[in-house]
Amino acid sequence: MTVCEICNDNKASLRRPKTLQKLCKICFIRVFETEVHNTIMKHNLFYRGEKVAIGASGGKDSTVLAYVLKTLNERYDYGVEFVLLAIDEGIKGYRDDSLETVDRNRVQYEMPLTVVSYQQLYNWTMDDIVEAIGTKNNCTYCGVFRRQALDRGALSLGIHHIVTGHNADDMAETVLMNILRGDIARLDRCTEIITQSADSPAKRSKPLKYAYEKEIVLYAHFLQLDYFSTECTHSPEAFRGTARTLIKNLEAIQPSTIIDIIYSGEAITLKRKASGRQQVQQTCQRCGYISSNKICKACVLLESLNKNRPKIPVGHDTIPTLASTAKHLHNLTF
Ligand SMILES: Nc1ncnc2c1ncn2[C@@H]1O[C@H](COP(=O)(O)OP(=O)(O)OP(=O)(O)O)[C@@H](O)[C@H]1O
Repeated sequence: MTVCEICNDNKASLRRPKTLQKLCKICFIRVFETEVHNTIMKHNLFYRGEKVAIGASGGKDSTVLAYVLKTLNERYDYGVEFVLLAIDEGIKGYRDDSLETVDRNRVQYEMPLTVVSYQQLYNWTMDDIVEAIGTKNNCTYCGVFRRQALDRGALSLGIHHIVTGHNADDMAETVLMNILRGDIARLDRCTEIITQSADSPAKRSKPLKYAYEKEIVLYAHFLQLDYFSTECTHSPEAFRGTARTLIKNLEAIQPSTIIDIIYSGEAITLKRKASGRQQVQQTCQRCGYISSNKICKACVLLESLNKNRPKIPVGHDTIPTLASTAKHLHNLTF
C-alpha cells in the first residue's frame, strides 16, 4: 500500500496534479483549502465586516469557490458576509439549467442569491444576440455585458467587492493569449489577483488564482458538490481552446507548466510610457452608468445591436460594421 505523503497513515488515493504528491482524500481536501486560505491571507483579500458577492454561474469553479469560502470563513472566522450573484445571460438549455444549480447552492450554502438578467438590463438575451450576429463574436458581447451586469448587481446590493472562480488554468491561458496577441496592456494586468478599473464601482478578486482546474474538479468530486457541467452552447472561443491545448501538451512534458506561466506573467514588468492614457472615472453619456469613456462599452455594443448593423453588408460607408465596432472597442480604455 502506498501511504499518504502528508499524514503517513492513510492509503494514498490520488497523485496531486499540482505537486505530484501521493495523498489521501482527507489530506488533499485540507491542503487544497489551506492553499486558498494562504492566498487570501497573503493578499489581504477580505476585511472583517466586508460584504462580498460571489459571481455564481453554477459551474465547478464558482461552486467550489462558494463552498470553500463558506468553509474558510467559518474555520478561520474571517467575519465576511458572502452572497451569491448570478447573471442570467438568456441562453436556453444552458444558463436556465445552471441557474437552477445556483438556486440549490443558495439553500446548501445558506447564502442569499440575487439574479440579474441581460433581458432586464439590456433588453437582449444572448440567444437573441446570436440570432442577430451569429456565433463568431458573441463572446465579446457576453463578456462586456456580464462584467457590467455583475457590477450593477453588486451595486444594487451595496457591495463593492466581487470574487470570481477564475482558476490557475484560466490565468495561464490568458497570459499566453495576451503574449500571442501582443496585447501588452492586458498582459500587464491579467495576473493581478485584485483588479479595479475606472469603469467599475467594485473591485474584483480571484481567490482560486493558484488552484489547478484538475484539483478543483477533484475537490468538487470528493465533497460531492452540486454543480452544473455543460459547456455554453454559444461559445466557440477558438483561440482560448488552442492556448489550452498548447498548455496541456507542455504540461505532459513539464508538469509545472501552468504555475510557471503564471509566475512568468507576474514577473514581467512593463516599461510605462510617459504619455500613457490615464483612466478617468466618468458617467456614460447614454445610460448614465459609471464608465471610463464618454460612452460605456455596453452602450457601444448595444448601439450596434439595436441598429441591427450585422445585417448590413461589410464595407457600407455610413453605418459602422461589426468589425469597426470591434476596432472602436479595442481603442477604448478599460
Ligand atoms: N452567469 C454568471 N453569473 C455570475 N458569475 C459568473 C457567470 N459566468 C461567469 N461568472 C464568474 O466568472 C468566472 C469565470 O467564468 P467562466 O465563464 O470563465 O467560467 P468557468 O471557468 O466555466 O467557471 P465556472 O466553472 O464557475 O462556470 C466564474 O467562475 C464565475 O465566478
